[in-house]
Amino acid sequence: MARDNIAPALTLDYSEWASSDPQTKDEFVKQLREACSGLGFFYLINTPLTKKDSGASLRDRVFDINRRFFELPLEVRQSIRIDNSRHFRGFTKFGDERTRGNVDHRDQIDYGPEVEPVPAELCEKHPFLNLLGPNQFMPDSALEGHRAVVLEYFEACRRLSVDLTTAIELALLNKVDGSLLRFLEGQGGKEQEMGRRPYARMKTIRYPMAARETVDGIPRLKESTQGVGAHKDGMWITLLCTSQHGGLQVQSLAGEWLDVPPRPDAVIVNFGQQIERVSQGVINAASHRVLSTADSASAALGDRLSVAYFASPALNAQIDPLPQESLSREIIEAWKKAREERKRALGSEEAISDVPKGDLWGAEDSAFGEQAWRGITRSHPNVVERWKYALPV
Ligand SMILES: O=C(O)CCC(=O)C(=O)O
Ligand SMILES: [Fe+2]
Repeated sequence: MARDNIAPALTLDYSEWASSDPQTKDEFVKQLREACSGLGFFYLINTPLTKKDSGASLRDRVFDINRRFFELPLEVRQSIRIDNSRHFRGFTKFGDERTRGNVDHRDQIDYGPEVEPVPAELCEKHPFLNLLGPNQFMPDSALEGHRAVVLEYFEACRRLSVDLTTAIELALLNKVDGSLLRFLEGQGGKEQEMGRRPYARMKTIRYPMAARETVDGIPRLKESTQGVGAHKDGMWITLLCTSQHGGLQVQSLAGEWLDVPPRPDAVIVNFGQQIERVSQGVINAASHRVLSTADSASAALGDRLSVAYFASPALNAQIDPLPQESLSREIIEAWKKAREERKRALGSEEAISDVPKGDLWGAEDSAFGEQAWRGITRSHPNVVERWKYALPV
């Protein structure tokens, strides 16, 4: 594939942010500011996920779980099917997921924070609080380490996303006062009504090779190359690790699809729609997709695997845009420059995207949970039906 089909992306070094030297830290923040003004994603190296202390990294271990899960027979995997769970956790089989009405050629397990369910009286008032509760894991006898490794990876991602949010605050704002972190931790918003309800989602995903005619006995749509269709992540920031397959693409502001090459040493960080909203659009949520094509390079590698952790605002948070005067001069300048360049190149200030702007932005004065509920009930109608949830209006 031609070199100029590769998406421009910065590589940031997390060890600079973790450094005790203020100048090194500052350098990281400067680069992050630049990344915030780009297409909406960057590579991050030297994180706790990829560190190899003694043998396999946490990323390697979670990929091993992902691979071994999909080696189990379908009926064994179905023992943790997602519609067993009123909290929308568990396995979705091949062909059961859609993006904008079209079938995604992938299957996956969904996870969230491992917590007690919220009392029924509160869930009756705010159905989205049903999103909180326990996960489904395979017993160790069927998939050794499933629970332990996934929970360890989930927690490492949670910490990393909190830490990155502090760095984003420095990159974005005049003054660092925890005003971004409060969205994740649930201070303020609808805290009085429902308490602080921190949240996140994670998926361990498989994209079966496109050369296969059926997966688990379910036919592939021959004419479709949709691994996952064009979308912007609905939450805060996403930490994505992929196997060595191509297929991930991001859309340029001119609407062109560009490749995001896999990197075993890096985590891909995507900005989501809620941080886009909070930053008044200064940060662009990356419009992206995964192609599942039958090229020979991919076929030699077998099924594509990925693990995505979606850091999220708390369910009780209210996603109000920050006042413009709180944004730093540097970030506004960088944003204006990008806008001018776009105007020169495209004759328009608006980015061209296959995903409508504000796809998952909430109404004013609503809790973020309303949006999370809208998104998830749309993706998993089988869970809605099984648990007789009323669909949001
Ligand atoms: O699997 C990937 O590389 C990307 C997955 C993704 O974009 C998503 O699940 O939101
Ligand atoms: Fe995504």
